[in-house]
Amino acid sequence: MNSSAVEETLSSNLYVQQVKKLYNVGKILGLNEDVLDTLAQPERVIQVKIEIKGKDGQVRTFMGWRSQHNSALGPYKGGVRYHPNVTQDEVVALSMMMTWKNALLLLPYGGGKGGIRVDPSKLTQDELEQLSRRYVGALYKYIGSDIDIPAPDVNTNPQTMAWYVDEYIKITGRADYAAFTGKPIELGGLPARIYSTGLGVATTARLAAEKVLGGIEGARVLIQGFGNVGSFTAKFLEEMGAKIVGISDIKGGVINYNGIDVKKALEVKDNTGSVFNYPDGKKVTNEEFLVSDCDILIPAAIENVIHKFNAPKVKAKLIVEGANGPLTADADVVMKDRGIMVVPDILANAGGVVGSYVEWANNKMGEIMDEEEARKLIVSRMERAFDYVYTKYNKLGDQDMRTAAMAMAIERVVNAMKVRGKL
Ligand SMILES: NC(=O)C1=CN([C@@H]2O[C@H](COP(=O)(O)OP(=O)(O)OC[C@H]3O[C@@H](n4cnc5c(N)ncnc54)[C@H](OP(=O)(O)O)[C@@H]3O)[C@@H](O)[C@H]2O)C=CC1
Ligand SMILES: O=C(O)CCC(=O)C(=O)O
Repeated sequence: MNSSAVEETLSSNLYVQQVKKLYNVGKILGLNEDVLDTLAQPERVIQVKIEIKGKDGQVRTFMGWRSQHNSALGPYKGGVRYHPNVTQDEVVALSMMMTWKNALLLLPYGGGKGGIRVDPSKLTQDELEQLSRRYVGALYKYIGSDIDIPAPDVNTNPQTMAWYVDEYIKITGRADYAAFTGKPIELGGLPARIYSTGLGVATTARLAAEKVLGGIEGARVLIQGFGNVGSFTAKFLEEMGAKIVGISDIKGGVINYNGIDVKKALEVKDNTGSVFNYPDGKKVTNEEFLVSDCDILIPAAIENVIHKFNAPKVKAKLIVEGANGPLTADADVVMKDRGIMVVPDILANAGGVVGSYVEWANNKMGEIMDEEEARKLIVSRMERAFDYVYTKYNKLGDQDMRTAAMAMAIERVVNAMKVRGKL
């Protein structure tokens, strides 16, 4: 491999990116290298082989992982993704980000994340069910409401959680519904969980817009990704008075400066499979989309989409990370130099795990909170976290919002490790 190929591989590795961010913040906090070295490693990674019988009778084999990064503050907590590019490194990086996110939001959790390397669009519903049940079959000893609590992420949803919980109860004989969150309402799911990540992204976008744009009203917003996070973020921002001027999914994007009608976009997505078929607007590739004119850019699809090559061309005045890890460490430096505020993932998209926390706590008590009350609680937790991070950002002086958020989170984890005698 030549040096630019090595650089390319490293810059597309989410784990490398997250470790860089950890060491940057660790230095500012004055943490010793040995402490950073231990924080960079997960406590445990379980790799599983999952075999299912395809509809043609053939055995199909998939690899899956669950990474349990840190449990200083409580049981591991984080989603499970199904994606053809999932790797162990990616899952470990995402579990580390969950450690920071949960600590930042003052939730009683450590960080975990899971994934299966699979293209779910190539499986039948029956094959997906087998895959999900076998994943739990392989991992059940490491899961539980006081051990590790999975939830939905990319390409997983309440139905996936229903298969998980059913299989878990069948195997263990324990009716531990709180072992999974993001479940269907019939199984103790919180009605607000389905939209809680998007609600949180929209809430932090509103608060950041008040600081840097003079308000959210009329702000022109581009949202990359129109799945769970992107679509609900669009809906809530439209309700807040922002103007959604562009949306995209894997096929590409559509931009219309007169405004995209979110309800119509949802219908187009449902009926045709892609927002690229939205009839009114200019069609663009995802690369063009990210550098198109707007006030707020919300990458809400996958990681590493804004890197050192396109970061200088981004026209947004504010970036809100709906996805986990959409900006590389190099892109952070570019945005800081250009004075563009980035609301970091561990803050911006934490509404999801706050919703999960309410569901978990309710399940433990055998009750479920009224939807409106849960919604208010999620918004108020997000507002409080944003205020804390913004205050720390001002206090730190010449640093960005990610550094402020990570510094607060890492300090909490380190302090918990110290009093537990681990450091
Ligand atoms: N779900 C949750 O509660 C939380 C999710 N997140 C993070 O948010 C991000 C999105 O997750 P979620 O919405 O749940 O996932 P979904 O699977 O529901 O949606 C993902 C969206 O991203 C699009 N997409 C995938 N690949 C690309 C690409 N290469 N370019 C452009 N768009 C692409 C998909 O397109 P298509 O529709 O065509 O497939 C889809 O619209 C992830 O980073 C996830 O980790 C963070 C916190 C909580
Ligand atoms: O709801 C959860 O437990 C975690 C959601 C998640 O995976 C994330 O915040 O990235």
